[in-house]
Amino acid sequence: METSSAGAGVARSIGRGHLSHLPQRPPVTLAFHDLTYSVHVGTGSKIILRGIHGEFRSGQLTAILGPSGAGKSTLLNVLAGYRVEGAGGHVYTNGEPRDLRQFRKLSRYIMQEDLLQPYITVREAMAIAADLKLGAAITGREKIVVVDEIIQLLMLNKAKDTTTERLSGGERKRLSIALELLNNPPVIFLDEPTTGLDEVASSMCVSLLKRVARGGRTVVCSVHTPSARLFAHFDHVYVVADGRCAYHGAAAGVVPFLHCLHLSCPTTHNPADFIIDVSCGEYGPQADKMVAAIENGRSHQWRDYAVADSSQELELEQLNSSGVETCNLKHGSTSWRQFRILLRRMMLQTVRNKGYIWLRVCLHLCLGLITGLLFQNMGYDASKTLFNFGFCYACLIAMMYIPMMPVLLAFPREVQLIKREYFNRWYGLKAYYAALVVSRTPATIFFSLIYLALIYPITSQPLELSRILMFSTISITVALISESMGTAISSTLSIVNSVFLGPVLSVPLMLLAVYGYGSGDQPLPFIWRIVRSSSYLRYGMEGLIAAIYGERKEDLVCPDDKDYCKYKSIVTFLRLMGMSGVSFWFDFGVLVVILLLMNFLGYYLLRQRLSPNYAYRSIKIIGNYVKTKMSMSHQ
Ligand SMILES: Nc1ncnc2c1ncn2[C@@H]1O[C@H](COP(=O)(O)OP(=O)(O)OP(=O)(O)O)[C@@H](O)[C@H]1O
Repeated sequence: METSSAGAGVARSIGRGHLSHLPQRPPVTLAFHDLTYSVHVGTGSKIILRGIHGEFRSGQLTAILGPSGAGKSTLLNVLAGYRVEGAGGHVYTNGEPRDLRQFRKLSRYIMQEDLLQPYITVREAMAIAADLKLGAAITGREKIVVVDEIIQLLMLNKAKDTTTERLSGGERKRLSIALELLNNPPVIFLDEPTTGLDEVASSMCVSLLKRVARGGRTVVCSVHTPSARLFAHFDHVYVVADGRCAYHGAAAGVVPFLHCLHLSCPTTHNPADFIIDVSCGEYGPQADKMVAAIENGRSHQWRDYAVADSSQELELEQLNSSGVETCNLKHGSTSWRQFRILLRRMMLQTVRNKGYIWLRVCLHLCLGLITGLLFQNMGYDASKTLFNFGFCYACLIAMMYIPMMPVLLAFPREVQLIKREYFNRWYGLKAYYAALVVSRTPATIFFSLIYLALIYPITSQPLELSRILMFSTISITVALISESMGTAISSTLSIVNSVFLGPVLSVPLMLLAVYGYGSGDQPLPFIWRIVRSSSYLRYGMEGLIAAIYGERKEDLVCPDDKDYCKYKSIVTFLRLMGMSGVSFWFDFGVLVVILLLMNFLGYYLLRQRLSPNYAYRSIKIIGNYVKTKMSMSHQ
């Protein structure tokens, strides 16, 4: 009872917020006819949505209800344009056939997982989103007002200086909504916005959504078993049962609708629970009757069953005035501006993640010391020339694994985050990717230098500035390529698969890097030379050898206790290894080209992950088919 009144209080206070500076948007009513959705399962297909009809109006808060697995999220995904492959039927916006590209610019989809950028505060997250979404359309001062108003409206005032990872579940949800409200989208989809929230927080969330809808927006959310009080908040309820529409109309119409079908909802029962129980067969096979009575969503009989009371109507706030211009719904800011804002956000996140910075510093120091001590003073020792060759190889392996592994672990999660922001049109992918590459390069260079600063002098490599620079340049370029390779791998795969594939792919690269050395002047067969040249570590290896031995005429020092040092002459050593012709500039040039190609590959794969083209989709379908075949043959 107490909870209930607290919730009501919260709900009332939400209605007082005021939004004055949001850009004007046209109201959009969304209708769908004969909507179907099916997926390929094994050799057949599974139908999830079965020719349903419906209409979601502007100014109304719609709840999609139904038993688990009925198809609520699928309906939301198809309507939002998040799932396109396998969907059929007709969708209309304001009575016109929907142009999906245009619609995506008008709508926002708030997914169930509240994925938020870490290490920034609520206010910073809002300010960055405002910069990205509102661009130069309004002044900085107006942006501050917009941000403050939305923070106020969503009751995030107390948490505005809290970093996102410290927010409570309800605050995270409200921040997710706030971020998407910034450019006043006419259509908002939310997948289970109340899941994980208690009664008060759920009430606050739904009241807020109602307020948002009252501003002239079309707000559609899927909800899991709402309480009776929460249920009453919805203007429109759409019940899905086994991919069909079992009811659509006013929340107040649910009980009379069921009564017409001779199903009486007990007075103590929550109508939402009751209709879900009925539609999932708890009261016998009633779902077919419900679908027939509502004509699979075609009937609008219960739509205006109870007129909203006048006090609520007074709350209507015409944020979306009629006669709004056909607004330019491209990205809010230019690509250059997006790049700058994203770069600032990424840099801020990098420097705030202090624990991770210290961990990387310590890791590089430890590994640098270990490698240095293992190969101590071997740089000039003629009896250890081969070991020094091994030192270069060890250095390359460190430069490959250390930058790649963190990316394999962290980037798949980042992709989930980008998915939400990219789908909701915060920025373009080119700006994002460029900012990503630019933001992490200084850190990679810094950490690599820590490692190199230890190993180079401890192993007594030639202390000539040009050689130090060459050695560092090659090592850092290899580190940057490895990082980009990690990004390319993890942009399409899950964490588990990325962490598996990254090291597995590295093994042939490592083997090819040294394959054929020691064969003297005898050239390898052509095919092997081609295969060998596919490993960027090969060029790294040659580059490092060129840095420390290239154009060095003097001999190495044979220790007094040794009678004979086979590899005393550097020229002879290089000839025996088959590396007489190595050129630093050639290897460096090839590494730079590989770095650029690897970044293009990463960008391309990420783009395909976020908006796959036809070829990529076909590959995926074939892959899934092969996977299903393989799992069937194992059974
Ligand atoms: N890609 C897919 N492959 C196979 N089956 C799928 C796929 N996507 C959805 N389904 C199935 O479609 C049905 C509807 O899924 P959906 O996620 O829309 O249900 P829901 O009503 O949102 O359920 P819940 O309330 O439990 O989240 C489920 O049975 C689900 O297993």
